[in-house]
Amino acid sequence: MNLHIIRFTRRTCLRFQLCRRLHASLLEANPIQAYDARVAQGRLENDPYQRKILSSLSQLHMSLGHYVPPTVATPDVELLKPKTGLSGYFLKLLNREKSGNSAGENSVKGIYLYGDVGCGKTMLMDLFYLTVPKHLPKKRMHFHQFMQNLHKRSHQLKLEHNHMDLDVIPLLASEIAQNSTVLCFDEFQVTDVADAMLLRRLLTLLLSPEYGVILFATSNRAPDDLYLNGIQRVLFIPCIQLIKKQTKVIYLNSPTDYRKVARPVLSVYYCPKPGVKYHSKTNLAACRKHVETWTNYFNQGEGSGPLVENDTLTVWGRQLNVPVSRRPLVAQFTFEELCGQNRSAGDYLTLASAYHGFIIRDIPYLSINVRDKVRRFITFLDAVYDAHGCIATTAAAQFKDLFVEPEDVKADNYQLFKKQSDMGAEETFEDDDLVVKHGFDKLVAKKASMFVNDEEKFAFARALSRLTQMGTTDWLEAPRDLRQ
Ligand SMILES: Nc1ncnc2c1ncn2[C@@H]1O[C@H](COP(=O)(O)OP(=O)(O)OP(=O)(O)O)[C@@H](O)[C@H]1O
Repeated sequence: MNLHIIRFTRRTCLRFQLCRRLHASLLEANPIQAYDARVAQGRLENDPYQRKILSSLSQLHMSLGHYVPPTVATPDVELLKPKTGLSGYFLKLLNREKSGNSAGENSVKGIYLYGDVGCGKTMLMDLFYLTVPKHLPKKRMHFHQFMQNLHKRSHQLKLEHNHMDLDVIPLLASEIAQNSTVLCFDEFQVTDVADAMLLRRLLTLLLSPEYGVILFATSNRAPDDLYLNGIQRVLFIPCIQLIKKQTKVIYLNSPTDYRKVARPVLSVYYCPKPGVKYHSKTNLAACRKHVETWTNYFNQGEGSGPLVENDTLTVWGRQLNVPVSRRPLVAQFTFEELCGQNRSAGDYLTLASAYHGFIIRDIPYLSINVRDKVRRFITFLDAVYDAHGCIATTAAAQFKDLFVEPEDVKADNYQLFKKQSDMGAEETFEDDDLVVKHGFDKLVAKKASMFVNDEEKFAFARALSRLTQMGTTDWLEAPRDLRQ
């Protein structure tokens, strides 16, 4: 194993230097040239579907070359205090919305890129982001993270101005526009009504000519499918129309899920061999060895040292306990410690930014009965994936077999009574959206059916696809800043 580690470290170093050089050269290029460079380096395959989209990216790059963003003033706080229910500032804005946005449109339209999982949307957005002309301030964020920051800042602003009813959205919009003319969101999605209403107002301001922000978003959904079946969706429709008006909507219809393309898989996910009981001495010893091996692997390089017990992180003023860790390299949790309690997306985002490697121990069989834990695990995985973090796990079974019917799980949650009885039942999932629209296996669609909500079903299927990618040598070896 030691040799293995040394080989990884050297290769990682070389690749890191190569990436730095590539990064520097891409700053001057347009997205087509940047793509060509990566193909020539052997880092990307030449994908004809992605190529078709590159010309739109390069057109936007060219328009941005001449773009002079407006000077954005900070709104007068007095105007944002509610006198008539809605702030005067926002009333003006609503009138503009009603009158069909007569105040004009932004001369440069952004891009809304949507398509199936793993087909390269994020990669294309990152290429574009690297090539944004230098005179324009830019920001690239995961959408979850953006919404978290928004809620946090909104709370701070109310405290700062000592007015809890202050209409903070114009202030938020001015801060965003002053700091970033080009705003890139990875995985744009809207799942709850509060976010939907906030976004509608915020984007109306940001994408107006007065604020001049250019939006680049990736999503798994077409704009018309955003927040589908959501509460008070009708109020969100103007936001969809606005996105369609202020961005070029592009569908990336590449049939390749690059995460599924065979690559050597490392054994980051451990589970017992068939017939071996999870709590047997042999298996527990093997689990300990696995945890030790991967802890040592992650705990290398700058910052490495002895592990600390019960370190704490602060999330929104609360303390989050990390049972075993070495900052910023590795953190260790049991599944129960990580997902068994009521944790928020903010907790998982904080963890993902504080540590690079995670060891999640003792993942039991999971069923509809512990849907909340599965939800939290998905949120955690999304956060780690987006931060380009790594995970190693010990579990009752391989991820593809871990999600089962509740009646098949024994009381200890680590053994099954029998093999799944309804082997053929996934046939009924032939017409499922996950299969027809997104190309997932019927078995994945069947397992995702533990969720009622479409967005959650999709997030589950995507998490399985991401776990596959996070178990590859490519993922483990890639420098962490590759996606930033
Ligand atoms: N042309 C390509 N050649 C090789 N690898 C690629 C290519 N396009 C994308 N990839 C790789 O495939 C993986 C998935 O791509 P990416 O994350 O961009 O997909 P995505 O469409 O954003 O997926 P999701 O919707 O799940 O977020 C990444 O590791 C990416 O670097």
